[in-house]
Amino acid sequence: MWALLPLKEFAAAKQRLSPVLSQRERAALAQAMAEDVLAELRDHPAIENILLVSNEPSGRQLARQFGAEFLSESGLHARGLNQAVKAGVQVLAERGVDNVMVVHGDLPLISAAEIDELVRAHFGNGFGKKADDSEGSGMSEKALTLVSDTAGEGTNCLICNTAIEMQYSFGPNSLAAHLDAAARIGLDARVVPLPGFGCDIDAPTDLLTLLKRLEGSKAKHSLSVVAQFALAERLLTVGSSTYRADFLLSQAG
Ligand SMILES: Nc1nc2c(ncn2[C@@H]2O[C@H](COP(=O)(O)OP(=O)(O)OP(=O)(O)O)[C@@H](O)[C@H]2O)c(=O)[nH]1
Ligand SMILES: O=C(O)[C@H](O)COP(=O)(O)O
Repeated sequence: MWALLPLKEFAAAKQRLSPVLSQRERAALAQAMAEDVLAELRDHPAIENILLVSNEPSGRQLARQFGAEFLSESGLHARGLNQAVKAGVQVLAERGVDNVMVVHGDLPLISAAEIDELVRAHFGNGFGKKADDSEGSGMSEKALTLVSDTAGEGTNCLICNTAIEMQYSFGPNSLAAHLDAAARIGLDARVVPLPGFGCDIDAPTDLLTLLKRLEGSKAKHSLSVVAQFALAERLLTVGSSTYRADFLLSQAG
């Protein structure tokens, strides 16, 4: 199985963190999180190779650093996340790659154990087996395996056969959209709950969760950016008042 990592240009990434991070900090964090994801994918035996699809100017060099392949999003005539994913998957299909794991770059807490679990869910236990595959040997032609964000709304990771005519709808409420798309074309869809994969860093509250969970994790690139910009010292103060405001609002409602 290949992994496909779509990446927005770092300079434009993580806009929703602008209330708490400067542009330089957002770019550095976006890059560091992507590096942590790339490192986990590179080290996992189930992942044959990684394809990075991006317009990020340093993308080719980043890919090289992690033994990954790079394709320029504009070179593929793609624009935006869904077109980039679609174009990347098509390239893999044309090369005869069977299965692809589309993984987002803002998931610094993914782990080898979670990748194991996800791959097992995709291939294992007869899930997605061919109709004539009574042995359940793990054929995955009709399987769609998804991991949502913790809110159960977005799609942080998706595994499918590259030959499937999947309509990618990454963006708000993409989990429901992907389940609908799967139902329309008769895929056997499964959502796997995984705390690391579920933790995408979008909003300031996600950053607080990350700060609490980073220590002891393997996300050394993210840890280094957190230290470089003293994010824990700065944000945990903002965080406590954010939590207080949320608590008061919930009490008032
Ligand atoms: N190739 C490509 N990847 C994208 C694009 N937009 C988002 N991504 C990637 O898709 C994944 C999920 O993106 P988001 O969580 O929306 O991240 P983001 O766009 O940096 O965040 P915001 O600016 O706050 O919306 C990350 O790996 C992003 O780098 C895009 O236009 N092209
Ligand atoms: O489908 C998704 O979840 C998006 O690609 C990413 O969602 P986000 O913008 O909530 O991270």
